[in-house]
Amino acid sequence: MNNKKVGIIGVGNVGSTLAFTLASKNKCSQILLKDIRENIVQAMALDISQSANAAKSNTIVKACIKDEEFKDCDVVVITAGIARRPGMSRDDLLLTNAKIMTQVIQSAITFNPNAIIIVVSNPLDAMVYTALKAANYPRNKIIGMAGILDSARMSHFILEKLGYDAGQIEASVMGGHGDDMVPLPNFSTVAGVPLSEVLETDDINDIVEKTKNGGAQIVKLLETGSAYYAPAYATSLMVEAILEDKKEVYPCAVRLEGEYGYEDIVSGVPVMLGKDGVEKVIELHLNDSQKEEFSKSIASVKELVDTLENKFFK
Ligand SMILES: NC(=O)C1=CN([C@@H]2O[C@H](COP(=O)(O)OP(=O)(O)OC[C@H]3O[C@@H](n4cnc5c(N)ncnc54)[C@H](O)[C@@H]3O)[C@@H](O)[C@H]2O)C=CC1
Ligand SMILES: O=C([O-])CC(=O)C(=O)O
Repeated sequence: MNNKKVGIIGVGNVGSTLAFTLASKNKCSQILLKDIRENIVQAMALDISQSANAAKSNTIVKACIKDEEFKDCDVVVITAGIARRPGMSRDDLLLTNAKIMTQVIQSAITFNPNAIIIVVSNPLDAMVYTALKAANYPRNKIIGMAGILDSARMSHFILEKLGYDAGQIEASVMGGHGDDMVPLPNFSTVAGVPLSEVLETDDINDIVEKTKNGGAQIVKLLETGSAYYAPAYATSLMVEAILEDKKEVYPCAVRLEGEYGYEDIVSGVPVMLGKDGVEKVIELHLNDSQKEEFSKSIASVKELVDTLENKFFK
């Protein structure tokens, strides 16, 4: 067992499922939980700790009530914030969650100065921007989770169409985690075979649309909130890649610093994750229509960032 500590701020659906996933997998020595709901956070710590014992995992799960108890983590995940309900877009959460993000990031960095921070709260790209600005951190230390989730959704819809090859499908999605995300069929494969070799164009177009709508589909069915199993599992992969210095490549939300021709805007692109967080940003060769879609996605995030700059940071 390693001696690593993971902190989770916001122990609602995604945060608690993430803690459960990491504790079950025995991936760290301690998980610290923090939430404004003090009884809930204590209940979650007990329940998840007891599940870890059932799983014969050595991970200890603790609730933190005071800010200073939540300290010395190697990775801090922020899932604090409100989730959307039917009829809302992720963007409707902007100002409420920006306020929560700036509050929680300050104490997170004060007591966890060496932590790599993973942001999950929505609207994702704008929340990564908010966290980077509030913390005044380099981009490698604050990363957003969405691309792994969106790619997993795309894999799911490919499997639904194909009916075979579970586990051999590699789907690829980039761009912002919003209605303008950019699924990339030509970077997606089934056991190494390009998608276009095994599916008709109409089917591929349908998969692309379903992927973009994947979050909203679950929100509509759930009625009370949004997805959490796949988001939590996707986040656990990022946590593990950082804790274990795996140098794995995943699509994550990062601040672009010239890559793809963009500066000072956050979007989802393939990156290499290791102990220092984002250790490399990978630039794909996009075709003209993908470039155009990516630029549309960037423009949507820019609109949110402009709103933040005018209404929130001023
Ligand atoms: N990036 C992505 O792909 C995904 C993002 N999300 C986003 O993650 C966020 C969390 O989603 P859920 O867990 O489903 O929501 P939830 O409502 O179940 O949990 C949110 C938790 O944050 C806590 N919280 C609120 N303000 C806080 C503060 N100042 N300090 C500490 N805790 C605070 C609440 O008490 C609650 O327990 C939402 O914004 C949601 O939209 C959800 C799924 C996927
Ligand atoms: O749909 C939402 O609001 C939550 C989320 O980001 C997702 O599940 O993709």
